[in-house]
Amino acid sequence: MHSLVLENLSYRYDGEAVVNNLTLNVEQNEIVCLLGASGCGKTTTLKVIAGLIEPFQGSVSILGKAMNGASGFIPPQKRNIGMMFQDYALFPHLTVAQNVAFGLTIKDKSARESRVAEMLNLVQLQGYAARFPHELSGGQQQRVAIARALAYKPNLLLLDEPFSNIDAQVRFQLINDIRRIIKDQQVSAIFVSHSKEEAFAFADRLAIMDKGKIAQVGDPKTLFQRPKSKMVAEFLGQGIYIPAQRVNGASVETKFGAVHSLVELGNMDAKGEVYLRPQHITLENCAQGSVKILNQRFMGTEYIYRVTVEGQELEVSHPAHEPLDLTKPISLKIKAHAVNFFS
Ligand SMILES: Nc1ncnc2c1ncn2[C@@H]1O[C@H](COP(=O)(O)OP(=O)(O)OP(=O)(O)O)[C@@H](O)[C@H]1O
Repeated sequence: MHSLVLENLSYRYDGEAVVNNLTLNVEQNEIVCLLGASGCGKTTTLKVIAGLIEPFQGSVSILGKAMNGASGFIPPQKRNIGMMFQDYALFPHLTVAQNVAFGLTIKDKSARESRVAEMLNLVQLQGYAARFPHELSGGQQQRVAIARALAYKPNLLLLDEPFSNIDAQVRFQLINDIRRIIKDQQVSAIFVSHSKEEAFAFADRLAIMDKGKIAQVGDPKTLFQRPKSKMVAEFLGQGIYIPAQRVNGASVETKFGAVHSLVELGNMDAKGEVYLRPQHITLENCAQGSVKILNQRFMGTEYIYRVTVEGQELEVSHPAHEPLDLTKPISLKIKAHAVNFFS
């Protein structure tokens, strides 16, 4: 049985569709990320799942039980959903232990205390029970928020940009920790983000949203290697389109020579374009080279060179530990990769 099924969901603000015939499944113990640009309808979708707003059309079901429709509308408090938001939403006047205990329906005092202790242990905040939220770091507050969301054993966890207020240095550690906690607890989760790096690190599958619809769903590698549309390819990373001619299922011809694909080309059209990312191109010092370097950016482990060649401007990633000799001619080659070929 699916943990969550959304079928043809639609929601409108002032007559304008912000969620538009959206269909998506989440399996049990799976983390799915709704990923998309600002304003594409991610938070609205989450609110519909939570029952904070009612869809104009379509259905939500959790563990096979309809949340709306003919059998009636199930309010948020009866959906057994845990929620976690970017601003932590901890109660400032309650201690860490009281925050975690909030919403627990266990009547027995010692059973309640032991559930709170178990949750604080899970998020490694054993010694913090008596502190108030303002006495914690942002990452610690998020750990309390996840402990509170999981304390009453929800069927489904909803997370809305939970890491966006966290310092970049600790963000990925926190993402790993919270992913491990969710997996240990065997809870399904829907996570909203506009950051592909966070989505790759946190989710099992990504659902890329565009204008209220799901553009494509899949694991990160499949989306990266086989985007079904230019929108998905572009959302997952910058690049440039180069005219290309399909030679066979494994290669295309471009003005920079043949490009070999490491995956079978899905598109059967003869003529089209390939989407090249900076990582797909290499530069080398070579006597016949005609590449002109326009500028370079040092990124730590790599340089990004902006170059022009054959009347085309593009960006190329180059390892920082193998610097190019910019006083000598430079040539360009396209590496074999999972080619994104579009009509
Ligand atoms: N209460 C509201 N009244 C009217 N319009 C709204 C309301 N809430 C959201 N919208 C509009 O609906 C659209 C989708 O908003 P939503 O918050 O779902 O987007 P989002 O993808 O979560 O964006 P972000 O990443 O910026 O949070 C936006 O154009 C937004 O302006």
